[in-house]
Amino acid sequence: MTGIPQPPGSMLRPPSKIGGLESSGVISGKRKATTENDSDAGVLTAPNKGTSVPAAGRQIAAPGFKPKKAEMDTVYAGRRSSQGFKVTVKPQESAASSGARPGTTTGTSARVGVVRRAVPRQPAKSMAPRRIPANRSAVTRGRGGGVRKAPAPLGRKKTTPPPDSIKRRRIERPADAHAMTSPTGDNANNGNMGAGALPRPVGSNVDTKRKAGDDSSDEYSEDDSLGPPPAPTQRNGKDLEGRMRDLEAQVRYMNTGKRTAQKAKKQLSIELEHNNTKVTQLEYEKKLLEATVEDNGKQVRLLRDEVEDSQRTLQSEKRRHEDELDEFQRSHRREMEQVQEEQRQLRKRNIELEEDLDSTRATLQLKKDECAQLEATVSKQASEHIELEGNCRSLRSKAEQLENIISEREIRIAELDEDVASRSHTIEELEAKLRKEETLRRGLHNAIQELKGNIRVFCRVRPLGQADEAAMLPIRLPTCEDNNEIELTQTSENALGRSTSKTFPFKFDRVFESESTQEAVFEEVSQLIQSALDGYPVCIFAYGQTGSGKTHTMQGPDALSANDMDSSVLGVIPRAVKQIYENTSKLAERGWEYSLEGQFLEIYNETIQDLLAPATRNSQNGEKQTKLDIYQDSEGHTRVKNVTTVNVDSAGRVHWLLARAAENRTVAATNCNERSSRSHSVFTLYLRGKNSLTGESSSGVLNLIDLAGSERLSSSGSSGDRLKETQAINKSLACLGDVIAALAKGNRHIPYRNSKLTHLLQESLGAGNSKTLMFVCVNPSPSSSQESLCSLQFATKVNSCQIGTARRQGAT
Ligand SMILES: Nc1ncnc2c1ncn2[C@@H]1O[C@H](COP(=O)(O)OP(=O)(O)OP(=O)(O)O)[C@@H](O)[C@H]1O
Repeated sequence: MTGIPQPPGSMLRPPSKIGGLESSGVISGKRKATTENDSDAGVLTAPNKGTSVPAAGRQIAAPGFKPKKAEMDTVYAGRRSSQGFKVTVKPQESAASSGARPGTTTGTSARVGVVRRAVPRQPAKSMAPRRIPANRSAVTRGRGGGVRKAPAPLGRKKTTPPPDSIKRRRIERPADAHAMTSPTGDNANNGNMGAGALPRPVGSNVDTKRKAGDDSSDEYSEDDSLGPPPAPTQRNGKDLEGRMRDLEAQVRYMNTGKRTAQKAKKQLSIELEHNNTKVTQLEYEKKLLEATVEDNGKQVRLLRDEVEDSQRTLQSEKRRHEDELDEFQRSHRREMEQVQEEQRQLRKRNIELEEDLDSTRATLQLKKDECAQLEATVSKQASEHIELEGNCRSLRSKAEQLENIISEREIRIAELDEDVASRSHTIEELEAKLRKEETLRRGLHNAIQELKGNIRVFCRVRPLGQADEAAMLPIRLPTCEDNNEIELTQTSENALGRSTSKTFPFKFDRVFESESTQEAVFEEVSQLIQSALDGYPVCIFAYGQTGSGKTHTMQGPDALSANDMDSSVLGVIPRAVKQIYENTSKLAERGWEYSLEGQFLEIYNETIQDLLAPATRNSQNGEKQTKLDIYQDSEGHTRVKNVTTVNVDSAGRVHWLLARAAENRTVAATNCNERSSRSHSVFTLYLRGKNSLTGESSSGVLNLIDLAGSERLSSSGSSGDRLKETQAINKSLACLGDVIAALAKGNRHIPYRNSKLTHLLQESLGAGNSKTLMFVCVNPSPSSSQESLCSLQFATKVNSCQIGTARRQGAT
């Protein structure tokens, strides 16, 4: 069997290796035939008797050569790892016995195995055939890729001798013992032949001698071998015999050469025919290999596609697993947080439980102590119980005695109940009588007030200021029992330069000296407050020049705080409200219920201002002021439109009311200097009472008025707005005097509407049952003597009036 010619540039291994028989490997007697991996797997070694291979240089296994099964497996297991597929060379008979697919065997040579479809085992690193070292030890790879020792080279006994037709010939070999020359001159063993091996001419290297071990089938004998030509002998020309022998020897030599040449020609013909057959076989194998390569290429592409699909699948799986991993990590984190939170809660709960346990232990210990004490107490009480039983018996006897006493007392109680009932009846009769007497008291009180005069005048002298000179006081209060006289002395110079003095005596209902307290003043006033509570219209006003003490008398100090409501400096207004509250509480026991409504007005330049309205409402600049007009309501009472009325349901409410009024007056004062002394302030309290027991009702009005300063126009020296203010003040005060004078004269027409002040006080000034009290306030300072004189003269006029049914005693 010869090697398969390798096409130029082919990646296949040398044909000798593909064919499964390595020609070179079996030539050398020293070299052992090997099966190594895929490359040498198919190499079988012919029986080697230590001689050279025939001149063809091809290892041809004898027909019927049957290697051992292990050896065949080794051979068949050979694969072309370098090309990524396995090539198995299998003898025909073995392929048949192993169930090889039909058509996979060549059928032309028993020595040429079937080139099976290679199954790629691993990616080919290189398509170049791997050169196997010639002296590489014979190893083969198992199915699992493991390396195992190749079976020993086939022994001589197990090989079949080469065909008889093939004569082994001694070949003159070049220096490279492995170099082989094909009969056609091709290098049949490129892989093993040295670089210096040269093809030889056919027959040139044929050894004419028979080899010593050749069998007897060799056709020519040792004699046929072409020895060296007979050496020419020096003969003389006469030695014909000698020369003849030489010629015969040359002829024999030539004949021998001729036979040898013929023999070699015959041998070469046989080998040519054999080689042609081999070429055909190899072409077929080549086609098979190409088909296999194509199949393998398809397989490779399919596998590559599969690998790509697998990679894509793996990528998606990887992403999915990464997502799942992320989700798992997130859920794991959440679970960890929950677990940590639960751990915290559990720790907290554990601490609480431990604290509870400690407290429970402490409680238990306390209970144990209590138990011990209770046990001691029980034993003690058991002894006491015995003692008590004895006491009980004695007490029972006492109880019997007491029951007798109780029965006696019950009789007494029944008698007392009868007495209480009779006394209750008496109380009811007394209360009814008291109510009648209350009504009577009201009538009598009113009668007394009328007897005192419906218009009364009190004079109050304020203390001197620090700058005033006490020695030259023009005011004097003569000592008298009724404290109702006052004298004012005026000193003047006549034309001769002599100073003359004139004293003006005045007499009023009461004169209060400068040391008089607010309480003493109010004591005289309180009877009129009671009249208002009884349902009479009452008007109390303070008259006098600026700084004479009007505001001090009516309200008290300028700035009143809540703490001042119980102070001794409070004026008439807060004291009056306080008294009204106290009395309404007492009257409630007699069936009287009262409602109190208050309003606080200011009359400035004949314009009414609401001092209880929000501060902005009375603003002089900006907002339009709400017009406050005086009108008569359906019951004939004088009322003011759009005025703010406050339900004075507590004494504290009065403080709020006065504070609000002071605030509004302060706001107004910033817009007009000395505003407080240039306007009249009127505090009005409506008192409505109803007695559910007697069916009586009352409706009183209390007007408390702080009039503007009464300076004369000539003495004030006013001009401009101040002149206008003074004129308005004087007009209203003159109107007040006119109204009082008209009332005193009993005129049918009373000029109430000549000024806002008299119009507002119409109900309280001069009505049949009205009560009027005038405070004339006097400044004792010498510089104010003239104004004091005017004030006292005006007060005297008022005091001289007789209004209503009562006639003031002593009135002139
Ligand atoms: N009886 C009094 N006892 C103590 N101080 C008084 C008395 N009367 C007035 N005064 C003081 O005199 C000053 C002026 O008093 P008040 O403001 O009451 O005068 P008025 O007549 O109201 O003045 P105006 O007309 O300017 O309002 C105040 O500081 C007040 O405290």
